[in-house]
Amino acid sequence: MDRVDSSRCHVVAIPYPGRGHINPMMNLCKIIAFRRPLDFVITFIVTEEWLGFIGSEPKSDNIHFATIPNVIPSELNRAADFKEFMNATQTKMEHPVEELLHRMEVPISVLIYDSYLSWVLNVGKRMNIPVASLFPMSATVFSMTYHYDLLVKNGHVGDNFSEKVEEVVDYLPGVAPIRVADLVTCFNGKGKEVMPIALQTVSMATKAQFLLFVSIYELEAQAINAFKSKLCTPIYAIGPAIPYYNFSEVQNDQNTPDYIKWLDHQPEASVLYISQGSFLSVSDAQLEEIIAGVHESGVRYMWITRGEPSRYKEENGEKGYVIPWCDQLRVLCHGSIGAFWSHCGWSSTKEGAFSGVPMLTFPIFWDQVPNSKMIVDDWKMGKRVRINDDILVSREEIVKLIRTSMDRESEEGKEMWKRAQDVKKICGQAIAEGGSAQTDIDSFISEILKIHSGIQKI
Ligand SMILES: O=c1ccn([C@@H]2O[C@H](COP(=O)(O)OP(=O)(O)O[C@H]3O[C@H](CO)[C@@H](O)[C@H](O)[C@H]3O)[C@@H](O)[C@H]2O)c(=O)[nH]1
Repeated sequence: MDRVDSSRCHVVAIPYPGRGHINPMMNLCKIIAFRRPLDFVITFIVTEEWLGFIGSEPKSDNIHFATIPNVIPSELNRAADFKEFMNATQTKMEHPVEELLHRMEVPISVLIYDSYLSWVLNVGKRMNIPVASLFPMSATVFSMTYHYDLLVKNGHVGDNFSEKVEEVVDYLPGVAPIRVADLVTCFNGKGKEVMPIALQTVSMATKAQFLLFVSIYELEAQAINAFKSKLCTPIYAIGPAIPYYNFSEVQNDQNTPDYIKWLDHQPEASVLYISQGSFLSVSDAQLEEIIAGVHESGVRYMWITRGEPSRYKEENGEKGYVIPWCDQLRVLCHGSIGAFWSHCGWSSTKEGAFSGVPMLTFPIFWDQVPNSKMIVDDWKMGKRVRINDDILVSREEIVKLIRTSMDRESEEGKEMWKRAQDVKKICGQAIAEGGSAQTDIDSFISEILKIHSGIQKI
C-alpha cells in the first residue's frame, strides 16, 4: 500500500468488485480529489485482480490503491455463477478489508462503500468510523426495493406475477407508473435468488451516516425528494459520476486510440455503438438475429464484444469495427455516433444520457429492465429492442428499430434525437459549476471535512 499524508482528510473507498460499481466510485473519488486536492487523501480498496485491471488508469496523486487478496471468484468468469459470486462478496471480503483498515497508519475520516457491501456498516461501527453508502443504481430502483412490502401487499411480486405483468404499479413513492414487467428482475425474474441481498442492501444503506445517489437530480427528482423527506440520513445526488473533468484534455490527447481514428473517418451520426455490458450475454439464437439485423440495416457500427470478433464483422469489414474494450464515454461523445445499443447498466444509461444519443435498449437483468423503461418511456430518448426472455426479437424487427433510431429525417427519429439532446442539456447543467450535482458533491465534501476537523481536535 502507498503511504498517505496524515494531516489531510483520509477517505477510504470500498467499491463492489464489478465495472459498473468501480467506475462511479472511482469517478467520485477523482471529483473529490480534483475539487479539493490539498484537503484529501483517498485510499481505494480493490482485489489484487482488479488492481491488475485498473492500476495503470490515470488518477490524481492523492488517490492511492490498497489491495486485499483475490478472495472472490475471478472477474473473468463471474457470470458463470452470479449467485456464488455475489454471496462471496457478502461473506469473503469483510475480514481482509477490516484487517487492511486496521493496518492503515493514517486515521480514517470516513468510509465510502458500495451499498451492495452492507457489511462495511458493521466494520465502521466496530472501528468507530462514519460511513457513506453509495448506491450504484438509480434512485428509482432504490425506491422500488425499499418499498418491496408495498409490492407484496398489492400482489405484484410472488407466485402469480406472470398473470399480472401488464398491470401498472402506480403507488411507489417517487416512482413514475411502471408495469410489473418493468420492475427489477430480482423480484420476479431469474435474479430472484439474490433478492435477500438486494433487500438488505437498501435497508442497511438507510442506516449509513450519508446516502449518495449516483443520479442526476433533475432526472429523478421525485424519487430523491421522497427519500429526503422520509429518511433522517443526509442524501446527496452526486450526478452521473463520469470522468467529465478531463474530457477536453482527452479529446486533444496525442495518443489517440485506433478506434477513435476510425470514428474520425466516419460521417456525422452514422455509427451505431453496440455494447451489451461487461458480463451477462444473450442466447445464441438471439445473437444470430442481432448480428444479421445489424448487418442488414446497412448502418456502420462499432461493436464491443469478447471473443470471436469475426462472427460480428461483415465480410469486407469496412463498415464495422469490433473491439473488446474502448473508452465508452469518449466514443459516445464522438460526433460520428448516431445511436447507442445498450444493456442499460446504470453507468451506460447515464453515459447515454450525458452524450445525448438515441438509445436502443436490450436489458438483460436486474435494474437494467427499469432503466430501459426510464430511457424509453420517461426520457423518450430510445426504443426497446428486447421485451423479455421468451420473445426472440427477429432480424427484421431489429433492422426497423436501428433505422428508425438513426434516421434524423423521419418524424420519430427527429423527435428521439431532440429528446436525447434535451436530456443531455439537463445532465450538462447538473454537472456545471453551481449545478445540482456539483452543489451536492460540495456539500458532502464539507460534511466530511467537518468530521475530519473533529477527529483532528481530539
Ligand atoms: O468497452 C467498454 C465497455 C464498458 N465500459 C464502461 O464500463 C461501465 C459499465 O457499467 P454499467 O453500464 O453500469 O454496466 P455493468 O458493468 O454491467 O454494471 C453492473 O452494475 C451496475 C451498477 O450496479 C448495474 O446497473 C448493472 O445492471 C450491472 O450489470 C461503464 O462506465 C462503461 O463506460 C467501457 O468503458 N468500455
